Amino acid sequence: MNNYIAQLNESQKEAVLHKDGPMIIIAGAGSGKTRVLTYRIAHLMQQGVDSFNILALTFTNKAAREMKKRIAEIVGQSEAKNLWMGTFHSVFARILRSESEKLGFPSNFTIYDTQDSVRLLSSIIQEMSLDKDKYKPKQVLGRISQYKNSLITVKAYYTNPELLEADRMSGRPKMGEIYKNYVDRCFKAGAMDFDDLLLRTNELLTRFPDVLGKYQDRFKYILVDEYQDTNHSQYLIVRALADRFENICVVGDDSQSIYAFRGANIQNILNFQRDYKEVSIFKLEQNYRSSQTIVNAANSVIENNQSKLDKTIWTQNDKGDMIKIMRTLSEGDEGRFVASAIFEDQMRHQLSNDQFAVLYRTNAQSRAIEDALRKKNIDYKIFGGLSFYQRKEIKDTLAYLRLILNPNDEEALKRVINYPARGIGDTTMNKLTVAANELNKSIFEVIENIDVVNLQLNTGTKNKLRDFVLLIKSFQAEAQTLNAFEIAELVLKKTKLVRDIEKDGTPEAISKVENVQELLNGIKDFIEVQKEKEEDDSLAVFLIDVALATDLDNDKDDKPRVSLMTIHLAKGLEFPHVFIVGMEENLFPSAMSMNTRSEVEEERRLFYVALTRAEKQVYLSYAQSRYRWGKLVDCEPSRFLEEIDEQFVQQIAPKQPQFKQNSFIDSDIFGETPPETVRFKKPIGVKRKEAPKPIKKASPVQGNFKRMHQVKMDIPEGPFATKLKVGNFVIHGKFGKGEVLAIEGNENDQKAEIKFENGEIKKLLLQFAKLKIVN
Ligand SMILES: Nc1ncnc2c1ncn2[C@@H]1O[C@H](COP(=O)(O)OP(=O)(O)OP(=O)(O)O)[C@@H](O)[C@H]1O
Ligand SMILES: [Mg+2]
Repeated sequence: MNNYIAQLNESQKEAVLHKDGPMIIIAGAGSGKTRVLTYRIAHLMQQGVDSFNILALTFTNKAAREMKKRIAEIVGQSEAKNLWMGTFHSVFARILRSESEKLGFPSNFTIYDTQDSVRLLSSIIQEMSLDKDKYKPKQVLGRISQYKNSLITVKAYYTNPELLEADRMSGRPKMGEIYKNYVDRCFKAGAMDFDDLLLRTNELLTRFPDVLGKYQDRFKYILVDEYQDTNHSQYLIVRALADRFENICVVGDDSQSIYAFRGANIQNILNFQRDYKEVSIFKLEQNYRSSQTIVNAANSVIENNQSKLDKTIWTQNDKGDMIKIMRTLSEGDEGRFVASAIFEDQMRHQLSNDQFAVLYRTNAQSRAIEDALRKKNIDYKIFGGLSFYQRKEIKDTLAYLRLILNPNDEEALKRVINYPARGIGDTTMNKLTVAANELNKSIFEVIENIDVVNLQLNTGTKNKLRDFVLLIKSFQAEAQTLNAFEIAELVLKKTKLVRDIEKDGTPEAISKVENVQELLNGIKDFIEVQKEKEEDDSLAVFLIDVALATDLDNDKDDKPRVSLMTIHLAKGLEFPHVFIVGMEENLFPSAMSMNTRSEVEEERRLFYVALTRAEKQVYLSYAQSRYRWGKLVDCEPSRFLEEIDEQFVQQIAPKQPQFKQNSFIDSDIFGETPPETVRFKKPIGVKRKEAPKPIKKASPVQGNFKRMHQVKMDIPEGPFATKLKVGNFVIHGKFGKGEVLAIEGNENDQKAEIKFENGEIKKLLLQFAKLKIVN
């Protein structure tokens, strides 16, 4: 044990030592919120609280692991063992595993990841013969996710005229039916999607008071990190669980709330003081992470937000280097700039790759950065791409494992019933799906009864189906005695899956086989770790972990690498040197989020998060032109660049003023002393409208629904007007709101056929129509 209290300042100490009762710590970035939470847990344990009675909810699995490690260092490994720590999803997935039968789900329920959900929705939309352009599976899933996170069940949906109207207006009158089918199909398949993990937990705690009582008793102390990004569903779970003892400690920063688009509700912070009578409020103001320059620059940016709580951060750290702003010609140049700057910094200061992070607004931006880093042989790791577990060969293998535990898992079955090929084609699958829907059985159950269900299949097909069921059943029998690793090995051998991959003979095939091998290693690792921790090492637990794993969790590789990720993913993390790329209007702030003040404020908070990840140095870059939507567009520097107080920034320029595209000279990006120290200037002649205030204040619960069909006025013209697509909703000055049914003609005489709210259909010449897109 070490003297951890000595590692805290006075305000932090107060929060850590505070007695029982509800408490909230609201503080700016890098002020030690996460440290306080961690030490508070250690302290509680030292005061005799049983680790079994503590629940800590973090934003990532990785954060939970790090916290647990730190606590173990203070109180000892065996003491820390029983702590419940993890993300909302992982903690409640585990609870549901022991309670799901009460809700009619098998205990080995499957967790559908986004890919599974999208596939299921695709088939439902197809079975309902709906237009896939109107009902885009991903968008439909997003909408369902919003319902679920606001606790709107299918029944509640149908009794909510506002929602019905909103979906009707947005041209998706069948949303309710899709939602119902989706929920039914998941239920029949014994599957929960990500949002169900929260929704069903809420259901469990509401419908079964004894279960609620059990967990209320168990979790005498509840602590939540990044509270500003909890959604309504999460909020209710925490509230219910904390209701008995009210020993709830939440930490957050309203200035870092960046998930409103996914239903997070900044109100939860404000409500906290309303929900609990005697709340102790703590503020931390000293930042330990960043240089003075970075802290002050971040403060100057967030100043521009109207809606924020009153708090500041300051630091005793060194003044540090100025924030450097770099203008580049194109995204290619931007990539080269980043790679060269990293290279130079490394040469000058002997820094390793892992001291650097490149942050961007959208995943697509990584490509140019990756290309440039590869050219310079700088190792990097990209977070947020296709995670290991989402690769096809891995998903195929996992699908077999999922079926062993839960043969009703429809998505897993569809994935592998004919892979490797066994002659079970689409026609057969369609017949099976229809029969399953009619009989209200799973596809697997239909196949099990293939002799009694009259499906008009020939004997050959029936035999193939029977063989498949037998194969899965034989695995199930073996699973009684084999562990997760052995069963996975057996599956690979019997299904000849690896052989099927190898058949291809390409280099990709080799890497796919390696991936499958890596999966086996992963399972082996998992078993060992669980054994060591004396925790459940069953296949079921492995599959829960896998379903909820993100590639942020997967940092086994010990080679130091530059981290590449979106700003959203970087929340809570820190790096000595941070590049924030793509500082351009319509990219950051995003074109999708510039229509209301609250949207721009969320983008600004995102920028605040980005800046405050850095310890020593921030580089900001923007390109003068960039390929977007397949077209080269001129870019305007981001408004956020101007918002940084000028005393903290320095524009750096390439040494060769006239360098051409693709002729970038690596070692000469900027000299020892930057060529000039100038205030970033907005290009002359560019005018920008400040986003107006939202028209209507959204209610906390249904904020997002309102937002979806809320009229957004004053959208700047430009890429919007030319990007008009069929299915878009638009506002016309005279005719009001309408939906684009068709677009014809090109360039100057392009016309759109629009159906307006009053039922009239009009054909308008786009050049003059002054339409504003609203979705
Ligand atoms: N009293 C302290 N003395 C020294 N270092 C500290 C102290 N408090 C926090 N730190 C360090 O400062 C950094 C930021 O702390 P931490 O991550 O806990 O802040 P945070 O408020 O959670 O930040 P964020 O808002 O980004 O989540 C960490 O490296 C942490 O170890
Ligand atoms: Mg933190």
